[in-house]
Amino acid sequence: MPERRAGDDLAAVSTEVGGAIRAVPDFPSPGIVFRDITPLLSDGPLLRTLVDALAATYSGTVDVVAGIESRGFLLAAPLATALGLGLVPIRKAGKLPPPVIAQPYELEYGSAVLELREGALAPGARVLLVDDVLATGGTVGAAADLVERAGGMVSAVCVLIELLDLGGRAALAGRRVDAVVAY
Ligand SMILES: O=P(O)(O)OC[C@H]1O[C@H](OP(=O)(O)OP(=O)(O)O)[C@H](O)[C@@H]1O
Ligand SMILES: Nc1ncnc2[nH]cnc12
Repeated sequence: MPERRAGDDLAAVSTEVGGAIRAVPDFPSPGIVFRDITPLLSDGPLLRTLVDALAATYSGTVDVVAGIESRGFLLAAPLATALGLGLVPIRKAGKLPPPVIAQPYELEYGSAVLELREGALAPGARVLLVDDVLATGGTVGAAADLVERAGGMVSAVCVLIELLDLGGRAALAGRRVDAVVAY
């Protein structure tokens, strides 16, 4: 029997999942092709297939799932439930009550801040970081820094969509990054 490799489960669902993501040209501004995951979220059986494939990929290898606001929550919560693990929200500035740890990061234009509740992670916890899209990598990079400052270890970064032209994977050099579909 051929050896099973990490990522096999994700590769098996990639085409079907990719088929349920809508490309919307010139949204939210001219020149951007927005990848709309709402058709995927509306398809109950496919959403279950995706969450099961993600759970099979990470089962037994992580202690907690951290989801990035806001679209990251939509995947992180069902995945944490399927794994029987807790969910830690990483939120945009000012949404979580104190005390929080804050991490500023650069956007294409301007900057932003992500926050995590102080004490949310057990020391050395193996964290699966989940978001919907990896574009420049600024968001996931800041979230990973936040997890490590809070005493956790980022075991893997899991995104539904990787936008290859924007080089996010290079910005996360040295980290395990799994993407279900890439454009
Ligand atoms: O790799 P990057 O260049 O950082 O971009 C990716 C981020 O951009 C989007 O978030 P957005 O802040 O638009 O918010 P939303 O999830 O709240 O819609 C997306 O959900 C990722 O978090
Ligand atoms: N092209 C895109 N589509 C959807 N979400 C995004 N986040 C960053 N770039 C995006």
